[in-house]
Amino acid sequence: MLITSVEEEISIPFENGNEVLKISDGINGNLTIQEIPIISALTNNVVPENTQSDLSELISNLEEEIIGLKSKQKDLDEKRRGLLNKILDFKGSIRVFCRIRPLLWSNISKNDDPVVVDLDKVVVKSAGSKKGFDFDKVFCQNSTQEDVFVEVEPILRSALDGHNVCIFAYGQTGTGKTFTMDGMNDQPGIVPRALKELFHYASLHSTASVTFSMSMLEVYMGNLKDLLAPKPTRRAYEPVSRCNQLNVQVDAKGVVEIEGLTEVPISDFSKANWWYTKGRRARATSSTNVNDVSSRSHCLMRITISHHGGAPEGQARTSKLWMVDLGGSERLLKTGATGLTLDEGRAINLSLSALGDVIASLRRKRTHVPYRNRKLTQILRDSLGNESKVLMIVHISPVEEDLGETICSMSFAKRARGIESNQELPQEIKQLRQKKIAELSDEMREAEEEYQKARDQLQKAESLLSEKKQVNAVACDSTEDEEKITDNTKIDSKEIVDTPCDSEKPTKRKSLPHYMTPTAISRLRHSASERQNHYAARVLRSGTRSSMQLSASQSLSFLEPRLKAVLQSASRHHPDKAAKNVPTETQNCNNLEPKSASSARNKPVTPSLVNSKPTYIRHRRRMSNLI
Ligand SMILES: Nc1ncnc2c1ncn2[C@@H]1O[C@H](COP(=O)(O)OP(=O)(O)OP(=O)(O)O)[C@@H](O)[C@H]1O
Repeated sequence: MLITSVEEEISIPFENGNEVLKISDGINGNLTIQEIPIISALTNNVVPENTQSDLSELISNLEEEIIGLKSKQKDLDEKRRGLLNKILDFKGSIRVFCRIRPLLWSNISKNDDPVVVDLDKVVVKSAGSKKGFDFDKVFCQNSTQEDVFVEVEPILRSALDGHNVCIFAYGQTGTGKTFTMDGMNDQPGIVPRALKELFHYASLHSTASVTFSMSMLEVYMGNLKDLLAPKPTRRAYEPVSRCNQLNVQVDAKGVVEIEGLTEVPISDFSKANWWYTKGRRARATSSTNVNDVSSRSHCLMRITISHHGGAPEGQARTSKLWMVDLGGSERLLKTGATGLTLDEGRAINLSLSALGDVIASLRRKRTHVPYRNRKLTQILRDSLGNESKVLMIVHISPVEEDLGETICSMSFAKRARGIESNQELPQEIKQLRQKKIAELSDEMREAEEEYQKARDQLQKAESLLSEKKQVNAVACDSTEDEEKITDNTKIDSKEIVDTPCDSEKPTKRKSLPHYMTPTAISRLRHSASERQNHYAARVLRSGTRSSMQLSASQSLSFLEPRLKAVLQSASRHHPDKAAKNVPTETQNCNNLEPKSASSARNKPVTPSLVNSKPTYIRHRRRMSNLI
């Protein structure tokens, strides 16, 4: 072993003379990550007991911190839910919005004045008179899909919080119901945005695991069609069946189930979007097969949200989110249709009227709610009353020639809101309510921000914990290995000293010539390299650079005293050489007198044992002794 300077550098020549490890003293802190695995191979077979106990303490502290953060997250989430619920209660669990479609190129030349927006009021001018309709929110012609979604978002959260939710698009044909719900590729509507948001939101709020499944159906002339069902195999002579056998069932708890309806699990947004596109196509296909009926059917999409956390084992709490593109409401009035078209129009109007009756009854808190009147209201029964939230977006056209239908839609909205225009709340109460809502919204935002902070802290603590656990596991393995190696080393060094020189006990070595048997240092190197590989594999498995850095810093933290001690030990055994920095005289082991193992250990080490074999053993033993 060549010691140039205690403070500078140590060179450890290996058996083949090629692998010379230069370790800077560590005082200057100039060890690099690349050096660490080698250093670890030399040094990490023992972690100081105090370091290990520190590590264990740190791990238990982190575990405690994680428990605390999780419970903080839970509390904050509950607080946020409570606040959201209060806000929605203030706003009303049944809300009615109005969206005015912009003028289309086909009616650009027409008069666009009959509909005027005044805050949350739509004023309709007809035959020289004005009539105002109040809404919870009005979206004017230049409102974007984003503007609409911002107002829809809280109700989605409510669905994630466990409430049943219904979002309806209502209005005359061509007023933009499908545009609002589906949108276009560059202007996605509520459904694709909601799907994205659900997955995003569920990923952020990981306190309870949430899974989603999707169903889509169409209500046509009072019959149901499963839009996600596999294509039926049909013989050529069989007529195309528009509707499947779906039965609406209500259990004792009032939960509605549609027997036979396809329900697909959706694990991410792309899968959800795939099924959604498939459902829409099925609807579109049926419209071409059966003579353009899409606008005269109701298209319903149901997302079932299952909350697995918190509930007793095996019982997931479920909530339903319905997004409904209702059939156009004008055909009967406008076209004076006959035959099938008349029947379709009648069916739509009847079910829309039934929906209006149900919503109005709920709004007025009537004891009897007429759910059973139509298939549409039967299906939505458990998602319209009690703790459910309802959002109706009424679509109107800005064109004068559609004024008749516009007034019809407004009347429907007014009925759904359950408040007569002249009985609207006084302005002061409205303002007070707005103020309260704003306060609650601020409080909710704060709770949400705190939740996000706690979530970030939790993520950091969890990743740190996993790193520390890995380091601890490696350290524990290494300590066990070191114990084994220390035992082996004792035997090996005894063999090195005794075996070749002990002419009375050569029996075990007889089968192989001496130069073919593994030397102690090669065995040690093999074992060290195995540990190094094992360690490297662990680090790689952990997949984090920081864990490597952590190991590095750990190695560094106890490397310096070790090396110093080794050097001190070496200078104790080689006082002359250490002082003069002169290599010892080369001696051949065979030339040595047979010695006992203990005397061999005490003897000054010479480079004759392939320059450093005993030194290496001694070096390692000294380091472990130090620790
Ligand atoms: N807010 C809007 N901005 C831009 N274009 C719109 C908007 N609303 C509707 N449109 C356009 O108006 C046309 C009719 O809209 P849409 O098909 O959504 O109406 P609809 O009420 O769903 O009709 P139907 O009842 O027949 O299904 C479409 O070309 C659509 O792109």
